[in-house]
Amino acid sequence: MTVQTTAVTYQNFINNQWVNSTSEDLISSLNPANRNEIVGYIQNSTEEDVDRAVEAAKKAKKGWRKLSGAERGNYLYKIASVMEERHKEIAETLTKEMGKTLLEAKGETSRGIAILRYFAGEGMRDTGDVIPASDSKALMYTNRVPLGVAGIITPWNFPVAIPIWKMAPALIYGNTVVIKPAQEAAITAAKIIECMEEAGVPEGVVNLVTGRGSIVGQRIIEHTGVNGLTFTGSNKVGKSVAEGAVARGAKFQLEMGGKNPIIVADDADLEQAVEATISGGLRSTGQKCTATSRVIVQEGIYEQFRERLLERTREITVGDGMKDHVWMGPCVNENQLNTVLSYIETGKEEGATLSLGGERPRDPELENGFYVEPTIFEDVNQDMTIAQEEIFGPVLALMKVDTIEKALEMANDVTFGLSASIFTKNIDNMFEFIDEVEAGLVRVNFETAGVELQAPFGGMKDSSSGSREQGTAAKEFFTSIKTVYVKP
Ligand SMILES: NC(=O)C1=CN([C@@H]2O[C@H](COP(=O)(O)OP(=O)(O)OC[C@H]3O[C@@H](n4cnc5c(N)ncnc54)[C@H](O)[C@@H]3O)[C@@H](O)[C@H]2O)C=CC1
Ligand SMILES: O=C(O)CCC(=O)C(=O)O
Repeated sequence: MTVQTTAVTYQNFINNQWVNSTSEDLISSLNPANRNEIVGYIQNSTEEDVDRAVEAAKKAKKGWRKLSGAERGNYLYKIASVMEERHKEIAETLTKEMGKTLLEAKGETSRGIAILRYFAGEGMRDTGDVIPASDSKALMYTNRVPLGVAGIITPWNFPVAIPIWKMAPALIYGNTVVIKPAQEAAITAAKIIECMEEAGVPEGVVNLVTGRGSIVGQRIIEHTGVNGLTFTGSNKVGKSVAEGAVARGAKFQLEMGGKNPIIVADDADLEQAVEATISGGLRSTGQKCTATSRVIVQEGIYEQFRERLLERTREITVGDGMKDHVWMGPCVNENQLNTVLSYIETGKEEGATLSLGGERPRDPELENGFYVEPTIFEDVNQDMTIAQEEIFGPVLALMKVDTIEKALEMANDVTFGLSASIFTKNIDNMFEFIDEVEAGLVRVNFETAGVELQAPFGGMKDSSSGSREQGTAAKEFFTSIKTVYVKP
């Protein structure tokens, strides 16, 4: 039986108007904790809707760019304040739509607010340098100018943080925005846009178009009115964003997958290493690009580590993220659940030992949700699929090694390079790891997941396009440099 609890319909936001798609067709957004509950409906938008949004963003470009950084910053401060007032509602929508626990959703909503405030402050900071000219009478300087219209395509795993860490810098540096959120997280995105509307952001500056990636996302990639493309999601779609951008000469930035290792050395603090593995690997049901996925453990500590890891993982409560006692929610949708279950089957077929989990929970109360048990494999070797491919689920692969050199070699033996951790007290091991590991985010005695908004974030190898997001790095993507030469 389908329960239509709220069943509110969310529209596109184009030129400061909430409008239906020209398709007059809707997509329902399901609660992954209960497939029979419809959280709401979103627009199944068309290319024409995207074209209208891009037109509105183009029209608004000049007015927005002409405001001072401080004026744009004031809008971001106002959006942050409105979000603060609507914190509970936004966090609850996030949990209902995407499944992560309410505690995590509240933390993510607060993070979104902090990101807005950080970038609001950027409006008052320098936008260039004075460079000595060869002619002593001339003034030479650089000034950072906006790209124009930023096309933003976001995933479902951080429905508040990722749209905001792309939109806030886009806006503060003077760009206007067309955003297409993942359809699994589009209602949460619509609520953020409502906060922008309430804060009085001018007409056409922010435009939201929801719907399918293959239609809405693809049109944003191809549209010549979109000057810069920023994307977070799978490597497959990331590649097509890059190809589309290169084909028409648009600037682009990609953040994609990870296969993040944690190395546990013989001298590691056992409790800390176990807690970091669980938190980094299983929070948000393992659906983070920074999630710990490979656990490379030195043989001297292996038995103790595995025992404690299994013991602590058995304590995890799986269920509806809205409930207080629940530590791990469902996968985001049926597709993602099936992907995770099929990786578990492949792990078994390829000879890894399934030490814990691996199934859907048997609790009848959970039968309508997209749940999977936290899962631990042992005897995993480098050639196995579960040691190489991103699973994006609560699955840990334990690998035993004799030396730290071997551990490092294994850590680097994947196509990804997003985040990596080591747990050790040995300073030589720490610095060797920091020097040698192929990852954009390097952690010592800290979990692989979780990024700080004021620091650059991005990966090496197949994990990103080489560019960085957040912190001062965001300026690199969302602006172009003008070198100005003035002679009286
Ligand atoms: N790096 C990360 O944070 C994320 C990684 N993933 C990885 O991707 C896998 C699949 O998840 P999906 O939701 O299917 O990711 P996806 O890459 O298909 O979706 C990400 C965004 O791209 C859009 N999109 C999809 N097809 C498109 C196209 N042809 N043109 C333009 N935009 C398009 C989607 O609508 C969504 O807004 C996951 O299992 C995981 O491995 C997924 C989400 C986030
Ligand atoms: O670990 C985090 O906080 C951010 C992870 C992330 O960006 C992602 O999963 O897409």
